[in-house]
Amino acid sequence: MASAHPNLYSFPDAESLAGQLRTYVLRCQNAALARHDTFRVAVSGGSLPGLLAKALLASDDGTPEDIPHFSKWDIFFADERAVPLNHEDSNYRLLNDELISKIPSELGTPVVHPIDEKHVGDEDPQELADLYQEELMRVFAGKDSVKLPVFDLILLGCGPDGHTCSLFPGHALLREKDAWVAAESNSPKPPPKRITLTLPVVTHAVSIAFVATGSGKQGILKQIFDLEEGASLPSALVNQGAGDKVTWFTDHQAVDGVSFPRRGSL
Ligand SMILES: O=C(O)[C@H](O)[C@@H](O)[C@H](O)[C@H](O)COP(=O)(O)O
Repeated sequence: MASAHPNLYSFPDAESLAGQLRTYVLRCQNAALARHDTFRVAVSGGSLPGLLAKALLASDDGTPEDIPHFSKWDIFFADERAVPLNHEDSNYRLLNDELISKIPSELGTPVVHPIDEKHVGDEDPQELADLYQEELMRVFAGKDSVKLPVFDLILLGCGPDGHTCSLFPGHALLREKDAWVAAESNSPKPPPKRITLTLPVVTHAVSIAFVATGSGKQGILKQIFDLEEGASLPSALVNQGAGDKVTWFTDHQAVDGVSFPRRGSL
């Protein structure tokens, strides 16, 4: 368990949040490129792809640090629904519609790693999860044996029940120790069949960011940051496991009533 605290930021509106999210993601990108000339990132669904697109498709400030080098990006899904890639519930489709398809050609093209569509109709999503884990192993481990992949950045949302990725409160998946990718057959948020990165993979990343906005998140952020009763929620477990590697991007509405100290700029 990490002893340091997560970083909590709150902003007045989506514009200022997107601007700071851009700065943060590009810092993570630049550090990763300096380390290993590639940027391996995992992205969730929900409201995140829209805000990420707002952040990354904005004009740059003219400095070399402020340029997304998408040709060096490997993009994975922190969780994905077991549906075809062109289905309206697909996180791949969402990210593609919001961001990937709109990247200007001069910024390069990322390598995107979707789920294997052939298995989305399976009764049990386990094979889908296993195949996605194999894809991660191919990229992160190659011929070596690696206990856990090290993402440069994992971008997460937080549901009103405290879930993150497709890790839901009280589900046995929260205790998974070995698998990198797991199957969820009974998601309380539709659609029910999904795959998800596991908690050890999320907390092992170099950096982890949550984006949570709107008054609908007030109660749950209070529980996650201030209250003992929120300690077992999946998003709180990420805070506990990864400490100051975690940064929360929220708006003022979402953290209204939260006492945990927060800052207004990176
Ligand atoms: O595919 C999914 O369902 C998501 O990855 C999920 O974990 C999402 O991030 C949260 O539910 C928050 O969603 P919002 O940002 O839309 O509230």
